[in-house]
Amino acid sequence: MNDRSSSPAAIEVAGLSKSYGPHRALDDVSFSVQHGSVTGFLGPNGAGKSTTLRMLVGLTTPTAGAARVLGGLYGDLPNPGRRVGVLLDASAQHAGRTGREVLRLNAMVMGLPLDRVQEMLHRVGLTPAEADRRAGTYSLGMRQRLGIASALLGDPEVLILDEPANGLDPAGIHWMRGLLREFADRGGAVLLSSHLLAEIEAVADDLVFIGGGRVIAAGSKRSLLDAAGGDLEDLFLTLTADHGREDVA
Ligand SMILES: Nc1ncnc2c1ncn2[C@@H]1O[C@H](COP(=O)(O)OP(=O)(O)OP(=O)(O)O)[C@@H](O)[C@H]1O
Repeated sequence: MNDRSSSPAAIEVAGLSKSYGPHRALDDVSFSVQHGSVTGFLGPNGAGKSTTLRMLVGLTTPTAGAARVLGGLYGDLPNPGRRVGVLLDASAQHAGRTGREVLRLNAMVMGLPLDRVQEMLHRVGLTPAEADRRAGTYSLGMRQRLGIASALLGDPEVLILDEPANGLDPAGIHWMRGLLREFADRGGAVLLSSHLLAEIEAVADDLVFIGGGRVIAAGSKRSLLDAAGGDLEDLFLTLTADHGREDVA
């Protein structure tokens, strides 16, 4: 296991708040993600996970606080894709381009050799025939695989992933678990939002729970689970009982 306590955090979220008119979507959220670890980011629908991740990559402006990656703002990184791999919305790829074209364009923007594209297609399990189909015809799982290929393309040190396993088949989920574990074991930092508790339990080192826009628990998975009798679903339901959506019984 890496010594994760002595080095500066890969991701530092400090006092992050966001208001949409009178609605406070995030309220003073702080947590960090260390190199060499996978942090599971958990919370009910509308808790503020995607808003936090979007702020980390400069797509949403905080009302207060800061979200830093590798010591600074994502937007200030000279070639961000070479440092930070991002998958926020697998359906955001240009629907009219083939998967291969999407990756080739990204590789050109990042100044990467084009043979990296084939390497990534192979890594995420998109066949040559699939790679030459338009992304608009992809299944959700194929779009996620393309998004993961895109995130990994620049050989980054940090991965920020919003629901990456959504739509993957069981073999795909198993594959992604191995990929994330290997990435972290090589020193990378992963911030992973997911509703798939079994997946988070299998792969995460640390957990951050968010509810109603606030951090309601954070720490090592082991310590949080030990304190809660060992069951992540019980822990999730207990922690978020007061933070569910009002229209859900
Ligand atoms: N552009 C926006 N304008 C107004 N409200 C917004 C906007 N974006 C997000 N919100 C609100 O902020 C809150 C947090 O939303 P967010 O998408 O971050 O939740 P989430 O935890 O990612 O939820 P889910 O698990 O459903 O994906 C919600 O109440 C949402 O309606």
